[in-house]
Amino acid sequence: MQSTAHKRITANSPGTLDAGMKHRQSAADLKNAEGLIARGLIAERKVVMSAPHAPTGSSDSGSASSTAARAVDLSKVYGSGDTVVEALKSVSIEFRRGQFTAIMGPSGSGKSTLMHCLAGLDTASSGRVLIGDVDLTDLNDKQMTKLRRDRIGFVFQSFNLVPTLTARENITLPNDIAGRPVDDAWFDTVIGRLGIGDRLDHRPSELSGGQQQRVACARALVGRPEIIFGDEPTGNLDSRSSGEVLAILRAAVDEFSQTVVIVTHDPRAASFADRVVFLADGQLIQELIRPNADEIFEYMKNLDEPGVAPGPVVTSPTAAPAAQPLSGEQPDTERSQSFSGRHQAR
Ligand SMILES: Nc1ncnc2c1ncn2[C@@H]1O[C@H](COP(=O)(O)OP(=O)(O)OP(=O)(O)O)[C@@H](O)[C@H]1O
Repeated sequence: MQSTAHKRITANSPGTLDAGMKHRQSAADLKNAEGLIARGLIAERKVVMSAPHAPTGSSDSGSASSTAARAVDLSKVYGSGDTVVEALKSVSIEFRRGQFTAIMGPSGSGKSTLMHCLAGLDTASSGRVLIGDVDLTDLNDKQMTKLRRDRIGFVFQSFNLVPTLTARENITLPNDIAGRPVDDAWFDTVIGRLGIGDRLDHRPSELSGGQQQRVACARALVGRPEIIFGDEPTGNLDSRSSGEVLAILRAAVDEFSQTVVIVTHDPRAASFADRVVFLADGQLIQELIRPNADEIFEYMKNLDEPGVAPGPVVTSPTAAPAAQPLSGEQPDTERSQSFSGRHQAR
């Protein structure tokens, strides 16, 4: 594998990007790049930042709690009057550290809204969202930007790569902006697993969609953020590339105790997860523990059956209502349960 020595990109030294870089970056480019990061590297949805709240001064080292992220009574309403949409209805859910969760459900059920609220890319209408012990509703924009930059990785379908930077520079950008050194060994591992070692000096326009997605995935992984959010991270990939991306997300959990949360429509992608949770009509209705792709597919078929009503709305991760089967079937409580807040560890 080729050498992957890095030079840091800093706002103070915009001309000191990787040796061999064809296009020197201006301070303005870097500011723009930082802006992209600050906006959560997201383009497909408008990010609505909250009005600044008074900061609590709360800090979270990220190691104290076994919960990487959680939503408590989270509701999200879009629009008003005749056009009001209740995208999330009092959703409560926890994501344990070192666990891989897939969020599934019909189109419009609120999957992306939930993920974007959890990742601090959208704001709650009511309820709370916490990353570790930090309540996002307590953060002002600057604090939110820092939290996203330092603790969260993003992999989205629309890549959000910086067009003027090479693949290598895109991958190391979050580290470079944060002033964190890149772990070369882990960089090589990620690049090798994703098969993009020979594309590192290319800019995004010179890469295929699949290669761009793998670069976006590498960017989320290389900085080893505590939690990685992926919105259809394999949506644009062929099955081989998709398998590689999922395998490395799995490795991030198994080998580096990172936490991964993805939204997907694909039962095969979801089968890489430890836990699959289902949303319908803005409510959590079911979770399956370590299901295989066939089991997920079967459950999704049930969801399409007429007369299958959503399960109970979770009111609190600690106050669990009784589990209710979705259909006439009695669920295997070891591996399948209506959403009741009783989240199982791996
Ligand atoms: N910015 C917005 N303004 C108004 N309504 C929105 C907005 N974003 C999402 N919605 C609505 O909120 C609901 C949930 O949308 P969301 O994108 O979270 O669903 P989803 O499950 O991710 O759907 P899909 O699988 O199709 O991506 C939908 O009815 C959607 O139309």
